[in-house]
Amino acid sequence: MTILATEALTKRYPRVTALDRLTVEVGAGVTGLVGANGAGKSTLIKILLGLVPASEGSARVLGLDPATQGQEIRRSVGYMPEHDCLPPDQSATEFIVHMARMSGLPRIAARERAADTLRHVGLQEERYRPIGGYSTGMKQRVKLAQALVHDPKVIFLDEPTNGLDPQGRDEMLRLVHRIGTEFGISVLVCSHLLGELERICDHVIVIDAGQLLRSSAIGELTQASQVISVEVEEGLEKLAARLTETGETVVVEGRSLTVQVRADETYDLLRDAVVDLDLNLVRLEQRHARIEDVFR
Ligand SMILES: Nc1ncnc2c1ncn2[C@@H]1O[C@H](COP(=O)(O)OP(=O)(O)OP(=O)(O)O)[C@@H](O)[C@H]1O
Repeated sequence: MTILATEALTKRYPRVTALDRLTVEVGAGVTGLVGANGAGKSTLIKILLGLVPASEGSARVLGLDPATQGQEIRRSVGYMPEHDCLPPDQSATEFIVHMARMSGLPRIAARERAADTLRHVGLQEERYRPIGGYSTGMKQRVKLAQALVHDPKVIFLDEPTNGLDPQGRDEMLRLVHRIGTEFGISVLVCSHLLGELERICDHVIVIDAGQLLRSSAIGELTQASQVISVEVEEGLEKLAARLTETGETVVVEGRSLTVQVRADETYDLLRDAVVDLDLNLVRLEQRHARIEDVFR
């Protein structure tokens, strides 16, 4: 199922082209949108929500056109913006109830829905205190709650782990993953950290300077980044030469040899080479390189 698609989508600001003929398609599940600061992630999200007009090209979100149907899109899509946008003098409960009312829920239903949503994002007693006194992690949870309170089909999360310490980051990533799996809501999550998204996404889209670098299922990225590290008692150079002859990509690193996993047969070729050359194997280890390495 296609959640959203863009076709040659372009956004020009007076001094910079934020999106440059971007064509992508996003399916159901959790999709990561990765790019350095300024790559165009926030601009893409704002165009998809109908908040900012594109200069050229087209887009569809849940079959709707952001250029003319922004309001319908925002009814079905939750949005967690990157920057702080919360009223400091209101409690999380007051704010989320207000947002639920704004989405059209009657008073009692809005209260119930707000309480459920705040519980899901992990805000407990503190939800009755003014937001101004919250930690960054708590504020991020409130922003997430307001994106979820109107029961969207899809949510767009712009850098949800920004400003969080490692533990807060882990908790937020787990929460995003739960939203995508247990709640069945499709997620488009932005980050400038590719390694973060590896843990929670089914699919990753990488953009740079507004252009598409890559769009792949997570399995393809991690397969491409698998290596085997081998140590033998003697004859490392002989082993390297033999594997190179058979078409493998190998690098000698000190006392061990790193072999790129090209396909399943790489394992067989390695085993056969060790046996043929009569080498004593000391260590054979499969390493799973992080997906950042794929783009180095
Ligand atoms: N309203 C605007 N007016 C002019 N230039 C803008 C505007 N909004 C964004 N830009 C520029 O467009 C480019 C892309 O910005 P965008 O915010 O989409 O990037 P990003 O990938 O979300 O990065 P970040 O995570 O830092 O926000 C940047 O060069 C930015 O300076």
